[in-house]
Amino acid sequence: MAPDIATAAANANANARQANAKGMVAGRAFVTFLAGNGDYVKGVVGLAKGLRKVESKYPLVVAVLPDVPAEHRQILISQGCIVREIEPVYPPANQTQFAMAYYVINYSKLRIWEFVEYSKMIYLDGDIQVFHNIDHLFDMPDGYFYAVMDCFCEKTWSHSPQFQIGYCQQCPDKVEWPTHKGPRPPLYFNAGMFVFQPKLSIYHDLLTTLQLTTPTSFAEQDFLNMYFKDKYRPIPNVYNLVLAMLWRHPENVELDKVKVVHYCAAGSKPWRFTGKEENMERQDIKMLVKKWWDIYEDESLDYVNAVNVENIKAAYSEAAGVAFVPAPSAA
Ligand SMILES: O=c1ccn([C@@H]2O[C@H](COP(=O)(O)OP(=O)(O)O)[C@@H](O)[C@H]2O)c(=O)[nH]1
Ligand SMILES: OC[C@H]1O[C@H](O[C@@H]2[C@@H](O)[C@H](O)[C@@H](O)[C@H](O)[C@@H]2O)[C@H](O)[C@@H](O)[C@H]1O
Ligand SMILES: [Mn+2]
Repeated sequence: MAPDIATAAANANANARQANAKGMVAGRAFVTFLAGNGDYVKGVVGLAKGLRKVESKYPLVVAVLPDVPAEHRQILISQGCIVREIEPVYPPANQTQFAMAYYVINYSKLRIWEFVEYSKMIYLDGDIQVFHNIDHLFDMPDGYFYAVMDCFCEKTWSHSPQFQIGYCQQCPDKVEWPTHKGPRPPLYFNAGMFVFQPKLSIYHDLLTTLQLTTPTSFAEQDFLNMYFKDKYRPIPNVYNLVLAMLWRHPENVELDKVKVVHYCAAGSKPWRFTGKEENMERQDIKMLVKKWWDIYEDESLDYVNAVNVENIKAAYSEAAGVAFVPAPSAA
């Protein structure tokens, strides 16, 4: 049974104190986005547990739209998340057909630039899992927007000139960008994961600029690519494996080195995985989905258990006057 809100909030404060004791740098946090009363909350719980498993020093903030029910918010608080309600952000009214109809809600992600109590944040979609610690990304030089390059080969890109030409930035020499089409398009990132610095002046300029910008297929991802075109710095694919890379650009993937997996291919959301869609029968996909479930179902990673273990270790050390050393069998 999840603890009541007061207990969970007290736990969250204990967690923050503990993190500070671990020497975390103030003002850093991971942040994700949750909308609706559906099953994406499972993705966010999995992400919270994954970050705990890799012993990240930083908390996970969840920006929730008003339609996220109290019960889901309590689940997130009981998993040690910091829940922040945000108002939706809508693009200017337009007849654009988004690649996925629900992408229109993704513009609300832009609210995270208002979280200025944090000096630097790493945004992660709720359908992402972190399998190796990536805290070091917080130490990259300020002033840039870091993210992984996307791939244009899935049919979700069929509307684009890149797709029609057969050009992809993941293999720019395979099919050259035709010079008669003008300059090669700037590098384009996947907006499921990025390192950024919240700032009110940028936040207000983002919202103002959005109202003057015609919406396009990939909604806020296209908008963020346009807005941060000069600040964008690509980081290696290991920090956001867009699953389609496994069958579109296997030469660019070393699965055993991947730190972050993005379950964005059609049919790949682990919490609703059926294995029936195209490419979902692949062994590597099934292995990655199982890895997600292993974390999601690991009760030792639940916040209340994890904090209790930490508290027991601290209490033991205090009482025994020595550092806690697990019994050999438990090592
Ligand atoms: O019903 C929804 C749809 C999306 N999202 C959030 O919006 C993000 C972007 O959507 P999605 O990951 O499905 O897009 P994809 O990366 O698959 O294109 C998700 O990861 C969630 O964090 C959500 O909370 N509820
Ligand atoms: O709202 C637009 C979305 O655009 C991106 O998803 C796409 C993109 O990755 C394509 O390249 C893939 O082909 C496609 O499958 C995938 O859904 C982001 O992951 C998501 O967070 C969100 O910004
Ligand atoms: Mn996603």
